[in-house]
Amino acid sequence: MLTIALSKGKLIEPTLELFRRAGYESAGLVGESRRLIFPCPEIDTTFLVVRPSDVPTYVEYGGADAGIVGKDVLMEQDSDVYEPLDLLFGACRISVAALRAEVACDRLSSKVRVATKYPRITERFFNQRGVPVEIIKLYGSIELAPVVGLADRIVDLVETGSTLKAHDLVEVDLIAQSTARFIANRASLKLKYAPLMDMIRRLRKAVEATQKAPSAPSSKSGSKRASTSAKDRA
Ligand SMILES: Nc1ncnc2c1ncn2[C@@H]1O[C@H](COP(=O)(O)OP(=O)(O)OP(=O)(O)O)[C@@H](O)[C@H]1O
Ligand SMILES: O=P(O)(O)OC[C@H]1O[C@H](OP(=O)(O)OP(=O)(O)O)[C@H](O)[C@@H]1O
Repeated sequence: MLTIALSKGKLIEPTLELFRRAGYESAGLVGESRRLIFPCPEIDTTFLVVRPSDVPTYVEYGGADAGIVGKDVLMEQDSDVYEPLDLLFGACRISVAALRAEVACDRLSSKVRVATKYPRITERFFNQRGVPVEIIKLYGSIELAPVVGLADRIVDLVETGSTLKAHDLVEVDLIAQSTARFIANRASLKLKYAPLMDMIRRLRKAVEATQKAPSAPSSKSGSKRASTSAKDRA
């Protein structure tokens, strides 16, 4: 029996869709109630539904054999997990952004105040550039911080760019692209090698089939590939 930790929120629908396409029909039952644990004996799998930022912890400490989580969360947490498969959905980028007016007049003080949900990624990024940084940890609505004078910059996820635009913010640096990943517990990979490798192989085939399909459905955080426009801008 495999235990798989799924990220609730934006990633849950494309995740369940991928499992269904990979032949795990009973994954369709997940999320239909307030339950957090969904035993599916017919596919020898139990699904857990947890907060995205908790998925690496469940997998690293063996509460789950494997999980689905965004690369952004993995980069932030540096968990000791195996990452065998890029699922290609949930595409977004981690960017530095600032108020358009601030960028235009380039009034940065020596220490940059950055508001973010990703303090480690932010610290690494600015340290690598030798820029002194003061990090203000927030848990959401990050785009508000520069508008009310709480920060000079933000580090946040950008998908369509519409939240930045709505607050007169512009991307000034691209830190990384992110997509959903299949991660596995290192011990489980040895102890449950055959069923885990079978799941990885079936999911990989489903991902490849989606990429080949000419009219693959795409949703806001679904199967859409990362936009390259930010890369070009960065
Ligand atoms: N536009 C987007 N905004 C936020 N996340 C996105 C977006 N597009 C794709 N994602 C991916 O979806 C994941 C989950 O995002 P979601 O907003 O559902 O959870 P969250 O509220 O950030 O999680 P937590 O409760 O752990 O803080 C992100 O970690 C990222 O990998
Ligand atoms: O480029 P866009 O398509 O506008 O998407 C990016 C926005 O989506 C996410 O916020 P979310 O909806 O998860 O809310 P949050 O601020 O509470 O994290 C992210 O933090 C950005 O604010």
